[in-house]
Amino acid sequence: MITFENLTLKYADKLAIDSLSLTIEAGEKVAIIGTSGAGKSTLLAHLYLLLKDNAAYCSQKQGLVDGLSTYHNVYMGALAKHHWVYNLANLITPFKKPLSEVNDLCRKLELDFHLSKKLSTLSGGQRQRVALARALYQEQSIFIGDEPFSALDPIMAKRLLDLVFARHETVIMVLHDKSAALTHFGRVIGLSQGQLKLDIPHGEITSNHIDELYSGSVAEIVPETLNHA
Ligand SMILES: Nc1ncnc2c1ncn2[C@@H]1O[C@H](COP(=O)(O)OP(=O)(O)OP(=O)(O)O)[C@@H](O)[C@H]1O
Repeated sequence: MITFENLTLKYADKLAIDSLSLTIEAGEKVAIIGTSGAGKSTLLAHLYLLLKDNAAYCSQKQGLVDGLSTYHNVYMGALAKHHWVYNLANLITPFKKPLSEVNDLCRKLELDFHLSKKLSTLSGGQRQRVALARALYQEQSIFIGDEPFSALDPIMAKRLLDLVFARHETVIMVLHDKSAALTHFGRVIGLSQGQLKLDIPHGEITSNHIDELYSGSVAEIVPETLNHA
């Protein structure tokens, strides 16, 4: 689905991704982990740039519009599917079909308030679920998420992770939840200082691998290392 070799990404002089080679196949469920500043968001944004025609992206920045209602923020996920005249009319008076679709989706995400509620009045966890609803409403085959559940309690986060998995063929997600990375994802990628330090399939990764990555003591464990072990 996507492959690159020796990818290097910089912000001015600041190296964020350092000679990274990676292949991700359609259908994979990939968790990306690593300490703060390791380059996870930079990598994810780059992946989205390459996959955007088929991907929904839930970034840390969210890009929600405070002055608009919950309904309109979620509906934004479908803007590209409709003619601008339809979108404009729906902005003024929401149509029945999208209103009912957005309502169903919001209920699934446990957003149990009226859809006319303005974004500016929502809590951090509610905002995060609105951003997630907007991404799900795109109905793409690939979901790219940058800590999309960081403001949610662990039980709700697991429930929503299941929902994301059920609705997307391929999932690439940055997360800090070690247990979710270990139990839910078929592959875990670990970054440190912009470099790929872990690339381990489900069944081979242990909690120790993740602890070592976060403590900075990990030896590089990528497929060639596994093959030669
Ligand atoms: N807009 C920017 N301008 C300059 N440097 C940046 C910018 N964004 C990120 N960086 C730097 O690039 C490196 C990688 O940042 P990135 O946000 O990708 O890390 P991260 O692993 O996602 O971190 P976090 O877990 O804190 O979100 C960091 O050293 C960061 O300081």
